[in-house]
Amino acid sequence: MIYTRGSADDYDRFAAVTGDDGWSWDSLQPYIAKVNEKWEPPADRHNTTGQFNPSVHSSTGVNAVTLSGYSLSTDSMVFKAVDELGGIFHFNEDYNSGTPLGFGWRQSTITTEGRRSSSATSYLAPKYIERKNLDVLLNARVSRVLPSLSKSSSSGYAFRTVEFAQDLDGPLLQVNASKEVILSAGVIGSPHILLNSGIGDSDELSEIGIKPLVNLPSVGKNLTDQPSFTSEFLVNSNKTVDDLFRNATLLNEFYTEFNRTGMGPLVVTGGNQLSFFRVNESLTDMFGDPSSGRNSPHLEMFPGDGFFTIPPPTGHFLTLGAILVSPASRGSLTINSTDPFANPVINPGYLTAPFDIAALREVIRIVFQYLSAPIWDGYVLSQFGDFANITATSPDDELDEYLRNNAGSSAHLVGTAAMSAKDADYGVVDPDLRVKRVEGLRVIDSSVFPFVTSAHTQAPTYAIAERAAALVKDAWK
Ligand SMILES: Cc1cc2nc3c(=O)[nH]c(=O)nc-3n(C[C@H](O)[C@H](O)[C@H](O)COP(=O)(O)OP(=O)(O)OC[C@H]3O[C@@H](n4cnc5c(N)ncnc54)[C@H](O)[C@@H]3O)c2cc1C
Repeated sequence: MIYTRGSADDYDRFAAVTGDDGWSWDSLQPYIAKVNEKWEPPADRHNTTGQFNPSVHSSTGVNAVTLSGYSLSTDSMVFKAVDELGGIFHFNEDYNSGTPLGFGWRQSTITTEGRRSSSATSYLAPKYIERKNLDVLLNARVSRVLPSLSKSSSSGYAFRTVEFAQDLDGPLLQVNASKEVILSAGVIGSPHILLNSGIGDSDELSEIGIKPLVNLPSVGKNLTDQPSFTSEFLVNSNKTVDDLFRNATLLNEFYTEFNRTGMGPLVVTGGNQLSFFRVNESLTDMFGDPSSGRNSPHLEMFPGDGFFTIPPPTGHFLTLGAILVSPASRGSLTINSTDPFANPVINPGYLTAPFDIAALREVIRIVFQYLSAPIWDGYVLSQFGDFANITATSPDDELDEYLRNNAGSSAHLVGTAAMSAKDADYGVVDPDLRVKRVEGLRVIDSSVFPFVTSAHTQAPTYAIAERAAALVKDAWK
């Protein structure tokens, strides 16, 4: 539910690599805000003046976005530390304004009623799902798109037939599109379907016994995720959210309150702030800069008022989570079976580029720097778990071992059917998100990002999808 758009540079880089200015930050504004976003008051209706910039938000879209609707015990300390430290720690009124660096109040896809707003509740809300021209097949699983001959595509194929099964043991069925097929099966599903269909690296497909129809070696490549880890600290307080997850009676009370009023601690996502940083320039000088520009972060740090996952039986915690939002490493998605329903092989490629481990070492040092603010004296008691033996001056090999053992996915994967310029000899879709070299087939989901945005990926996915919807309408008007 965390709602972050990324930086203006991120979208300007999309425009630069595709040669289509329509993907730039300025051009995407109507889709980022007006069409997608429905800004709502937070569940507790607190005064939000100074906690966001209303001029970069919209109340006319479909997806509810709001600030935290429940105060956490650490809220004032989080910003007091920022004031005390200065430098890279500075307040940012709205990290969704295109310049995310600094500390800001967290925005989330949550309604005033404290309920989650997702594509299931927004784009598939009753008023849309009841449209006469929309049929939704529940639990259907697509195996392939099937070819027909085409005189106008360079591969000689169009793909306007979708093959699917209602359940994995059921018969394969087909449905034909009169105009075009749009794959929106996500960063894993869309390239998987393309590869099953013979669209991918021809040599790799031949090797596993799939007849290659369209040689597009970039399918499944460029998989990008943002590695992350959390550090937990024991604190001198009993006001954190930890007891919620160990005391069933307390949880039931809050759950009853939530159901009755839409308020209470269950309307927040565990922390009320986010912060974004760039690495020291010595790192970008040494390894190159994987970020999209000087106003774009490499690193995110998110405070949480309690243990990040289910807490240990005793103790109260402060969590500082960290994400490498502009990684240099790339992974891949491949297949090793002719069975379209066999699982694909996902190699996330975490920490394979030297920049990434160096940048995560730096965020550990930022964590210690942040906790050196006087406000944390007497509140933060000690480090916890695997992080207990780490210090700000730990040698690189100790930090690396900690990171390699503890970093994991942010679930912000993108890039496996990346867009590129019309004439580029790499990439999977053109700037209109049409699959290259074929007719009748588009991909519209997070797999088309050429780079990961320096952000959590739902808001960028919505923005891309909204512009893509306009492109489709335009093509068939
Ligand atoms: C646990 C988790 C937490 C996250 N939290 C956040 C967050 O707080 N903030 C944020 O910004 N982002 C978050 N994300 C990331 C965000 O959810 C994704 O970036 C976003 O959903 C991508 O949208 P998409 O349309 O590309 O793919 P998806 O949302 O994955 O949609 C793809 C759909 O296609 C379906 N599908 C796949 N294959 C097939 C097939 N063969 N046949 C039929 N259907 C198929 C899938 O079931 C799925 O419904 C989170 C992700 C996860 C997993």
